[in-house]
Amino acid sequence: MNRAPAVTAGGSLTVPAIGFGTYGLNGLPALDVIRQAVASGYRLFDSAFNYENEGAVGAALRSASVPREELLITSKLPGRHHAHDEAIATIEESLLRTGLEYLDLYLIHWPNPGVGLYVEAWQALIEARERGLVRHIGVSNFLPDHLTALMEATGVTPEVNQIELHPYFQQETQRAFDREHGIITEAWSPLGRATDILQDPVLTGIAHKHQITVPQVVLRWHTLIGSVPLPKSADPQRQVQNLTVAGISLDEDDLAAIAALDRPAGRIWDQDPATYEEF
Ligand SMILES: NC(=O)C1=CN([C@@H]2O[C@H](COP(=O)(O)OP(=O)(O)OC[C@H]3O[C@@H](n4cnc5c(N)ncnc54)[C@H](OP(=O)(O)O)[C@@H]3O)[C@@H](O)[C@H]2O)C=CC1
Ligand SMILES: O=C(O)C(=O)[C@@H](O)[C@H](O)C(=O)CO
Repeated sequence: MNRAPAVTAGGSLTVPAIGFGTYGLNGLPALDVIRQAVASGYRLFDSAFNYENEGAVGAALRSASVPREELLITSKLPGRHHAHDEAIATIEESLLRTGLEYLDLYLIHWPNPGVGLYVEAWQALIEARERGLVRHIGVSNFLPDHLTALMEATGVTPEVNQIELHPYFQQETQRAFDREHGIITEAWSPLGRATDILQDPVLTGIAHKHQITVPQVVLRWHTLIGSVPLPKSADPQRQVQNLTVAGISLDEDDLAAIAALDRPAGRIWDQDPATYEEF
């Protein structure tokens, strides 16, 4: 059963309203967790070359109980392989690791502006899409300047920008830029990776008022602001809980209270893409 039937459109890509994060799910134990996620109703999966779990994600999804065409499988290019030929080899390697015939979505993981090769990496992703290795291409952690540079250099707009986004870091300006350019905004660490956000008294109060959980408040908020959250949970009950938010009615007071939680310095690990480098 697909518990997140709503979609967000951008360009030619349509994705479920909520996807599944796989960071930290590795090796054989990951297989059951990811198969369980499919059974829970997830269809959009997020992995990365650097998570070292493309093998587990691919194996789990190849043996999943739903047809391949219902699944959207994502991976990402690491910063150490932005140079064109290395990027192509890395995308090919991602695909081989998954054992799939194609990936649905491939992203540049971080812009790494100090390295300065993200336009070259983008040209490699465009080629990979033309060759059918990947069906859709996008970026992660890109700021407006980085996106503008890609679009001006190639004329090709990323279909997705996956960014840090949660009630303590709401990214209104970046979301508006993405929206204006038809780019889908996906949210990483949508639950703040279970840090103090889940104990926040404002969110706890809203959860109590609606007789739901704080993660449900937060995930419903994501879908209402047009963000596609990618919560990770290894727990089957939490997987279902996180996906069962479509019928929740947050009112104007709730939304105003959540909007007021935004903090200029709200990034969990202070990873500002203008300066942060991840290889
Ligand atoms: N592009 C990028 O740079 C980045 C991308 N990502 C992607 O985003 C995904 C999600 O982000 P992530 O950092 O994993 O953090 P999340 O915000 O998804 O939080 C995951 C944590 O929340 C817990 N959790 C999940 N659901 C519940 C619930 N209902 N109640 C209580 N606790 C819950 C999980 O524990 P448990 O498993 O025990 O339920 C886990 O500890 C990643 O897995 C990855 O795919 C993440 C970081 C950066
Ligand atoms: O998980 C990812 O995709 C990352 O890019 C990590 O760097 C992430 O930001 C993290 O794990 C921070 O501790």
